[in-house]
Amino acid sequence: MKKPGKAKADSVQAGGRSKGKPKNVIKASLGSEKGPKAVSKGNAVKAKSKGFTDQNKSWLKPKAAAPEPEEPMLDDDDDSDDDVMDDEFDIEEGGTLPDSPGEDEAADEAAATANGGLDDDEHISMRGELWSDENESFEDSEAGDEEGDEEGPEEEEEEEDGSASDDSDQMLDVERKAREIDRDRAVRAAEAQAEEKAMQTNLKGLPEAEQEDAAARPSLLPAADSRDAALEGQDLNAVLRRMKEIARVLEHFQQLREPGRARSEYMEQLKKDIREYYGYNGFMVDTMLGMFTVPEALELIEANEGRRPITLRTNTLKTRRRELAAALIARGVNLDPIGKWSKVGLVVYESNVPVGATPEYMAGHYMLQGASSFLPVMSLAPQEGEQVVDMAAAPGGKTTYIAALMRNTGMIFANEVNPQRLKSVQGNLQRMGVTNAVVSCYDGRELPKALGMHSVDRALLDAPCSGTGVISKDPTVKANKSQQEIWKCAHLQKQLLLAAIDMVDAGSKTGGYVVYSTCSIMVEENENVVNYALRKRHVKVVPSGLEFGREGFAKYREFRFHPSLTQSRRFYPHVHNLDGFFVCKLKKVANGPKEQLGGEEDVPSDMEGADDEVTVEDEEPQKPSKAQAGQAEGRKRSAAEADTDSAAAKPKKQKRESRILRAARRELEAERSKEQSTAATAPAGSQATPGDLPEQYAVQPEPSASLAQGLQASKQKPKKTKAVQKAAGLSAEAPQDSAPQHSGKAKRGGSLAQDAVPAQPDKVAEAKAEQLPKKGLKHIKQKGKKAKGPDPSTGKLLEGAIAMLAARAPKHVKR
Ligand SMILES: C[S@@+](CC[C@H](N)C(=O)[O-])C[C@H]1O[C@@H](n2cnc3c(N)ncnc32)[C@H](O)[C@@H]1O
Repeated sequence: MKKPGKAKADSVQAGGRSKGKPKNVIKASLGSEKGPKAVSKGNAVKAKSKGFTDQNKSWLKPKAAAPEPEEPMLDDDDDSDDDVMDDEFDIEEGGTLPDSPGEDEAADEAAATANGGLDDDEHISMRGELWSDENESFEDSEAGDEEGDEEGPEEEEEEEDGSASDDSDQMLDVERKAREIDRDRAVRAAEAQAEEKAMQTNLKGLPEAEQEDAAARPSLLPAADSRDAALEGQDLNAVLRRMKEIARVLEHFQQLREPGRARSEYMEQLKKDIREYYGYNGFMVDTMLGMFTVPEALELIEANEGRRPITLRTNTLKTRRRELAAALIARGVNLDPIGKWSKVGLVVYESNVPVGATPEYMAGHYMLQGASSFLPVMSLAPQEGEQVVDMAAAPGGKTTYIAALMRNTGMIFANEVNPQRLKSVQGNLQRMGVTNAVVSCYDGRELPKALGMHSVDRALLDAPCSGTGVISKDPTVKANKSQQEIWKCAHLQKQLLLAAIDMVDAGSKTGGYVVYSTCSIMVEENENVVNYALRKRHVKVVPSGLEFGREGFAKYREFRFHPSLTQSRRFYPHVHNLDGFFVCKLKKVANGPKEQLGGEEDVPSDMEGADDEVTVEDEEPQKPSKAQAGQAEGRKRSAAEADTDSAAAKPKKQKRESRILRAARRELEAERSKEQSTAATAPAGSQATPGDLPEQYAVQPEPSASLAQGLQASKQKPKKTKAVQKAAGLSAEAPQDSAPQHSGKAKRGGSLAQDAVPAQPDKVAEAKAEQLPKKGLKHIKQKGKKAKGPDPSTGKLLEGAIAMLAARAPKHVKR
């Protein structure tokens, strides 16, 4: 069954030539009122009649003398293009940007709405204000110092003028959108109320016979015995209408329900309709209806059908936003600043040229990147001279942003488990002129072994996830995600997050931060994962520094998370016109696992339960802890929920079974850890056998020491850069002014250097103290060979990398 009116061309295309008239109208803009479909076409529409450059010149007039623009590279033969494209956009060869069938009046209306009711002149002057952010020197605009970076890392000045004012001209696009949505909701609620009232009055006023007629109107719900056939042969427009009607009935159930019909019947029909009409599976439908009210869930579902705006990030290592915008406008790209919250973002409405293949793109002046991808890096707020690890880096969109904020100083460890995807990281680093990054190909869970515990100032974990926030890019997610898969993701995410935290030094003078982000909307993968880390490590949630976004959940269904999780931020397509995203910033307050230092109990259990044995088999939430159960008992489930959640009884059996299994496992593991602790009391040197320790936390040299040693070594032997590069698996051919090259020969698990660094006996006890509970890590395997004991590349990798970077830019290395 095909959905009517949904077959609009959505793909963003690049690499090809636009044919004839510009048909590349991007119909969405950040801050538009009605989401992706009713978007800021105003600019596009006007652009058609007046030409882009004319339209933009009033607000693009430079306010300060610009430096000489860099000579754009015109290397059209760059065959790395395919690889280096930030795959957040599905750029297709030989095509154009999304089509906009029919520049109709609705577009004008949408544009007016998107402009917040301003006419075009007003809108332009408002945009002028956006540009004025960049009036200061470009050097000053990035990577501001991060004193108290919890307050808002990148755009401190903007906060001042952007936040306080109610004046709509001053409002952030997203703020305006949020308010407009609220207003819209209020109006709709009032209308619904009025309608209901009218209906009731009418019914009351009707003669009895007519009242019966009204009651006999066609039911929204099929007869009980024909439910399965409810959609067969139906007009899908009718299905859409029914969904809306059912949503209305559910909102005003007492007044609008048909006599004798239960809420569960309506819910059941609605779920069925959503599945059929939009193509979601039952799990996804249940999740969305569990997270949002029915009308909001429908808004999200509808927003998932549209595309997010095409956005790009200026590479401030090579150019300024104003100059980039001018260059692109001259090529026929119609664009705007993304909003006050970013000084580097541009939103592209329309383009005569493939934006993924312009000379500016090839020259690395910008990254095609979803706006939501800016957020974790802004929250991370890396500082110049720091050591930063990007644990899951491909294709490098965030790594290159980190490098720009650090102005190519300090050092970034860009890690990616997938060697194929690593190529895109290399390509992007090179294209964007990043010279402070080292790439590696480890399973992130093994990374502490290679880099060392407490070895970096900040870590970004942009975790692999279910992708449930980016359904508009990958609609297969609607149908192919299961609860089991979500738990598998959560399991890996927990392990990766612990590893990220372990690499960060709580004593860092400038940092000590970890940012965890996903493009998933699932609580299991977000708050639940962070809550787990709060129980296991000495970290606390701190303000993200982002100016907008919804609060993370501290309560979700019957589950309770640490209250500080409200400081995490959620972004949604239907609210912010961004991909669904989660960002949480953590500050590490002490090194070492929590259970060894106490204090774990102050954090409520996460969804996987009170115990922390994250094993891949744990694919369902456990019963809440006693405290949670008590709270949950106190709250009566509404009749509606009880009514609609008829499936809830089924998992109970599984839960019970799972607890039995879990109990057995715990017993076994208690024995193991007893053995382990007996072993730990034996002389340190004799206990450094990898088999006794959790794999990735096996004995290793004291990490910060190895960093320091590496640095010292680097200072002593700066001339050995090429040799060290080679030893570190980095291409000796890499031009000194471009990103370090991965040789391509490097394999996961320590192939970046050959020489092993033996464990230092006097550090064994320390390493032991750092070890994770073995039970929580027993499933960690590297693809291919299972890691055993200390990584032979430990130390050498660092030493080599540091030597190389120090030789390139010794003045920037701070330690
Ligand atoms: C969300 S993407 C990262 C996007 C990237 N941060 C960017 O902005 O361009 C997640 C990445 O994690 C990688 N990944 C999956 N499992 C991993 C693991 N165990 N360790 C490290 N990386 C992993 C995936 O291959 C994928 O490239």
